Amino acid sequence: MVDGRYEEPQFTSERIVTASADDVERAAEAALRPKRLAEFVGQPVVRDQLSLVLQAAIARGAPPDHVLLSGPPGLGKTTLAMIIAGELGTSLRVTSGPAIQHAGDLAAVLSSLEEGEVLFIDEIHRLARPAEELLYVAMEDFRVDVVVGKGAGASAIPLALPPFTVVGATTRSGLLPAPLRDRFGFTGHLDFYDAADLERVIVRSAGLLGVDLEHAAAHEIAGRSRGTPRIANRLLRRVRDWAQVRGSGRLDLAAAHAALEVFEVDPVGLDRLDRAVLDALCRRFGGGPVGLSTLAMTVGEEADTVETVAEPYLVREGFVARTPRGRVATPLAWEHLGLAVPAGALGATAGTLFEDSGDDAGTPAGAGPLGDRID
Ligand SMILES: Nc1ncnc2c1ncn2[C@@H]1O[C@H](COP(=O)(O)OP(=O)(O)OP(=O)(O)O)[C@@H](O)[C@H]1O
Repeated sequence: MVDGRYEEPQFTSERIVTASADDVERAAEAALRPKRLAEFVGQPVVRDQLSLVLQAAIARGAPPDHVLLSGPPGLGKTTLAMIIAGELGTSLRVTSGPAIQHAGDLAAVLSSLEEGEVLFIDEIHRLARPAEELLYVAMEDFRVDVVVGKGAGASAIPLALPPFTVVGATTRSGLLPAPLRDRFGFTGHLDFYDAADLERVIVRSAGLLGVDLEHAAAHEIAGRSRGTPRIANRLLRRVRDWAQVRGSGRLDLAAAHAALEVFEVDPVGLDRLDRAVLDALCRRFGGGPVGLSTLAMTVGEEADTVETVAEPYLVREGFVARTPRGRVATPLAWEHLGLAVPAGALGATAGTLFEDSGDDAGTPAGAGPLGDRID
């Protein structure tokens, strides 16, 4: 924003507040993962239910039912899968939906499982259909049918598998076909963490990293972590960097403020892309409604990035509403940018807010969405 004018934003670096992680970050995360259920912070309902399921299985001396974990990225699904194997005293085999290209790949993994092992399938909603069908049978009957030969002469030889437990993780449980969902005896849904739990995650991680963290700094980082432990741990590492290079080494409130300013994470956890979306919506389009593709083009991003990376948090926190005619800034958005809330902001559409959206600025009401996908 220059002299009240709208300025095209430029995004050059990876987002610090994204909930996903690359391989390098996953390696950094490994040291911070809780190993036992008792160390897993928050999610009391899932933790309690899982504890019951695992204790009962241990007492029976048999593998527990298959477990499905659903919820947004970075909330602890992989961590829980590892904890399940740890609590059962068995090993964990890890694969993912996208890694399994053919049913044969899955058959190879399944037939190499040992009794009682836990097979973790991340992004299970992305399994190819033939692999999914093979998995139904394996989960229910502990059997894979190995196909020998081709065409009319092909035959299936059943291969018995030892009992094992599948732990599936998905960010999109709605995409799982019912027959697959039904094979899981226990489903745990992970919710975003509240600030108090995130603070506990941060204090725990600081202890493991061996850094001197002031309580007020933990509180500050927690408030900017978008309800997500992965983001909390990442922000903690950046504050540690700042304290080490530019501060005294101690992670106090001043270090947290200074570091998070350098990394452009504002007091409610919005980063540059989030603020650019709000800025475009309010200053350029008068608060909307504006279609997703127009909005994305304005901030110089792919529509998919705006929709899947920035928008869920902006909508969840009440900065943006999705209406049949497009995205609309709420009064909170105007206030967050330090702008006066215009009379009638959102008011004209407030009565018609619901989960739908147009994909073009100015799409006439009732003309219908033009290709927007709603999760
Ligand atoms: N409840 C928790 N207590 C402490 N640390 C946690 C908790 N949940 C997650 N973490 C930490 O957050 C990071 C991300 O967790 P994890 O990899 O399990 O998330 P995920 O849900 O599997 O994400 P994705 O869907 O991207 O695979 C890890 O470093 C983990 O240690």
